[in-house]
Amino acid sequence: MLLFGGTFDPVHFAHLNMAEQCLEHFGGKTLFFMPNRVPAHKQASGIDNADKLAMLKLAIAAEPRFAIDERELHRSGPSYSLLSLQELRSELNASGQAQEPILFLLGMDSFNSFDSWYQWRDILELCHLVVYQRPDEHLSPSPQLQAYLNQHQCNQGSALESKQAGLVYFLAGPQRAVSSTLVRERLQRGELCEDLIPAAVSQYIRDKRLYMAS
Ligand SMILES: Nc1ncnc2c1ncn2[C@@H]1O[C@H](COP(=O)(O)OP(=O)(O)OP(=O)(O)O)[C@@H](O)[C@H]1O
Ligand SMILES: O=C(O)c1ccc[n+]([C@@H]2O[C@H](COP(=O)([O-])O)[C@@H](O)[C@H]2O)c1
Repeated sequence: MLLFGGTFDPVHFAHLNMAEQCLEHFGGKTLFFMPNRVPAHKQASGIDNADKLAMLKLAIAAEPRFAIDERELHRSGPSYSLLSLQELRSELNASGQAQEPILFLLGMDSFNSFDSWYQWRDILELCHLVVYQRPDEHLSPSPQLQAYLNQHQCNQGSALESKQAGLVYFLAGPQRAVSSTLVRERLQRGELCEDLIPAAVSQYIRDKRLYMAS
């Protein structure tokens, strides 16, 4: 299964682009966006999670292969990926899909700090990582993450199908210089963001007056 965890505050074109590239590359049936409720490593902007979810739904509406996994929105406490992956793995086991690999999509900046995630080594017992390039972000792992990479990086996407978890694959594709921070900053200045986010999301933000200076 293809899983894309994020804060999505708000979702933007770079998220949609990397999700699309991941689906195309791995020929998956469905890619699940998994929005977090309490980001483990960054300050939340204060947006209501119901709005975050509504924007995500609007952004993916046109792509039937995109879906949303809402589990982190229903859990209190920090949205540790480990907890979600443990649940997903149990669900796959219970439905007779014990051998199914989980591919967790993340950007290069997230990967560079991956060894600061809660029990990161345990995460890699549960899923593979698919790392997407991000403009101006180069691979810069700590020595311990580099050591993991030396053992577990794979250069063939097809290898990820041969085991359930534990490999790291760098997925190349078109990059987009967009961040949620940039979107929020521009909205605060009262600027339009239709080059950065889908029109329906932009309309929702306008209607609900989100991210605007008070
Ligand atoms: N432009 C991008 N290129 C590649 N990966 C990206 C890009 N934007 C976000 N990602 C990745 O998508 C995942 C979810 O990102 P997130 O929702 O935090 O968006 P963000 O734009 O990084 O947000 P913020 O600016 O608020 O930090 C992360 O793994 C992040 O690395
Ligand atoms: O589990 C952790 O400790 C952890 C630390 C940092 C990030 N994550 C997850 O990584 C994904 C991308 O994070 P972010 O902050 O870039 O949106 C998202 O699903 C986060 O919940 C998870």
